[in-house]
Amino acid sequence: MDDVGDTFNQTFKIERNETLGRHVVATKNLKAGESILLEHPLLIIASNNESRCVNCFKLTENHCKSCKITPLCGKCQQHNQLECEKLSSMRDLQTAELVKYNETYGIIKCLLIKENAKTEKYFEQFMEAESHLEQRRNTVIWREHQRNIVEPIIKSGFINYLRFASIINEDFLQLLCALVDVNAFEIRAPDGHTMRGIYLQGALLSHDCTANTVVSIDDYYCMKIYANQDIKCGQIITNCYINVLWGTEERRRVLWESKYFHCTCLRCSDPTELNSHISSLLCPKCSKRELSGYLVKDANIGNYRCLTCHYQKSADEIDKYLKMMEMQILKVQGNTSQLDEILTSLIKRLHPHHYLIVDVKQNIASLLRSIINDVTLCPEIQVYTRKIELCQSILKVLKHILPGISRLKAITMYELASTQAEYRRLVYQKKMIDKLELKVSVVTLCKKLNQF
Ligand SMILES: C[S@@+](CC[C@H](N)C(=O)[O-])C[C@H]1O[C@@H](n2cnc3c(N)ncnc32)[C@H](O)[C@@H]1O
Repeated sequence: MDDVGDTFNQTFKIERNETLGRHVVATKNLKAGESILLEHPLLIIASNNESRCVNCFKLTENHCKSCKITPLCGKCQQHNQLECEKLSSMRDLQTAELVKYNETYGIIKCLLIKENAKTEKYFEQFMEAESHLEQRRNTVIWREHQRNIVEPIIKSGFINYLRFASIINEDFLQLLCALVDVNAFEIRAPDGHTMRGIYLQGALLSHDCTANTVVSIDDYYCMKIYANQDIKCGQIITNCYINVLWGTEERRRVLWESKYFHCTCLRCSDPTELNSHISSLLCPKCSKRELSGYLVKDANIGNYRCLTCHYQKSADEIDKYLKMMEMQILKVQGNTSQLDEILTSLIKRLHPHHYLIVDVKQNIASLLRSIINDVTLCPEIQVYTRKIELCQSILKVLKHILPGISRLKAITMYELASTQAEYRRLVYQKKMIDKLELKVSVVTLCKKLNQF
């Protein structure tokens, strides 16, 4: 943590405007795949009220034997010595109050970063980030943090031991909670659950639903940001804060509720979502006349409207239907035949690229993967061809919403290519093709992969 920022110098500069606040602009032409930033986290915080060892990040109920506050699993013996000594020196600290509320530890850790003269500068940088404190005042999240973080910290007496105790009050602690909520990146814990990481420079990137970077975080929690397409000098460098496979309604709702802004990017402003039609429905009027029109949400009239015949359908009715189908999908997630039934019914009403259809296809593809990977099952050829078909149709949607290099596209392409290779091996084994045909099909497969 002594050296958190490892910027690839001269790739970007920080600018500020009314809409985005601080944001990042390229200071030179960047090529697709080029690294923009390499950064270590200032802080990693457990999520979902979990308690995680500060060394290995495994779930633990144990705490450091010396300071009694820092979560430390039985196997890990030590943590930051300065912090341990500082906490241990707090004679009348009500440790039970802090240990009872797991979420207090992340904020205690922030305050310890300020307390340490060596790391204080990072805390000051963190304080410059956007918090939306006033928008959060007295909201549900504010009250939750008040109960689970702010009050226990104050009650424990922790603040009295800090050299800057005089500036800390309830609002200051709420500010720290808000800074974490608005700026943290979701990262993966060793058990696959989520945790939150604070990356001071990475957090400067503004959001775009079709971002021009990819963010990857390695096993040591080092963040690497690289260009997913060519970026011109002067262009804003963006990151996508949310799941690209959500429709516009959901993306905008989550961004508003968690990051407090209305996204107006190209994808959000286009009812066809960059021609992906990921939120479009089949028009019941047009399809009867074999015109194949699509219903898209018309922000001005608040209804869904057909792009071909202008037939309108109430947004309420459609939203209720989509919610209901979403619940049904959740209920049958591990069952291929029930998912297939849902898919058949969705196909009759939704655009083939609709996010619910993609979701069901991803679910089925993942179940088929488990069957293919289980050597004891000896799956039929149809299992392979089905999975290939599913991956190909998912890729078609991804090409619209993820134009550059992307992890999701790469994973789907890997799934496709490995299944195609396995499929060819199987048909060769069954003597359905000869050596020459096998060779030709492998060459064709490589060519097709290069087209993506
Ligand atoms: C992770 S921070 C990004 C850095 C921030 N602008 C700053 O000055 O600290 C996220 C916040 O930036 C702003 N922001 C990011 N992307 C935006 C966008 N596309 N439109 C409007 N505001 C955006 C919002 O205030 C959001 O809560």
